[in-house]
Amino acid sequence: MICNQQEEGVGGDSLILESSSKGGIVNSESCTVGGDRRRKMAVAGVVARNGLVSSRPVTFVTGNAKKLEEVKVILGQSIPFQSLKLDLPELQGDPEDIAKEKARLAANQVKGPVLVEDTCLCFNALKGLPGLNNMLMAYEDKSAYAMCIFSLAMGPNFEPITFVGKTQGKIVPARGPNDFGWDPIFEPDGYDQTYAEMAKEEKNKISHRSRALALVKSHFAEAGYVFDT
Ligand SMILES: O=P(O)(O)OP(=O)(O)OP(=O)(O)OC[C@H]1O[C@@H](n2cnc3c(O)ncnc32)[C@H](O)[C@@H]1O
Ligand SMILES: [Mg+2]
Repeated sequence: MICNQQEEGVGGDSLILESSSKGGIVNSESCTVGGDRRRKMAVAGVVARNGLVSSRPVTFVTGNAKKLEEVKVILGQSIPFQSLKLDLPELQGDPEDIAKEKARLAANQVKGPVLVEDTCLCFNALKGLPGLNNMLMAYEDKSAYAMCIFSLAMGPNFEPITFVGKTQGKIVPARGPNDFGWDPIFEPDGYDQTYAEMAKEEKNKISHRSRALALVKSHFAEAGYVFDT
């Protein structure tokens, strides 16, 4: 994706659940359940006997096999999900809006709960813009951050919510295997290896993707969704 704006509040390797209260999950049927917590849980419209909600497993929609590989390892058994390869349009604009729009498009096609993600490598010298590595050569400041935004929509008529993970680092001349996007040119702060040079488990411990997924996992743990599997 193309992110076209300077991020605010980028500092540090912070984890930001940006829009759980902005977007939110709304479902009028949930009123029958009662209570704020349960109202949040009633996302898929089927209220189970125990007051929780059952729904179809979440479909993680992506056209990128490498992303899927990482997501599978990071999520493990924590969230019941299946994957679907769909080529969603490459949208441009505000990163969070892009992720939400991807989720809406995916939910319309899947007709059920979906998770999508959008990732970018943003260069601080270019005020958060993504850019070509050689364009950056003109700048002293090679710092950058990898940002991953997951967006969850519980169905076609649900407002997507987003989860943002960032990892700070710098852009370096390419090192390591060239099998996943810009991994060879991104060296995370505190490491002397690029993402590409690191063992997969190591990248997954500190990556933008695993940070965003930690928030997704917490959301699922708190919401207490019950899935028909
Ligand atoms: O179907 P989707 O999920 O959109 O898959 P995509 O490959 O189009 O993914 P993005 O638009 O989010 O990613 C933009 C580019 O960034 C690359 N990319 C994404 N995550 C990466 C990571 O962890 N390391 C290196 N490159 C990554 C990816 O290969 C793309 O070329
Ligand atoms: Mg894409």
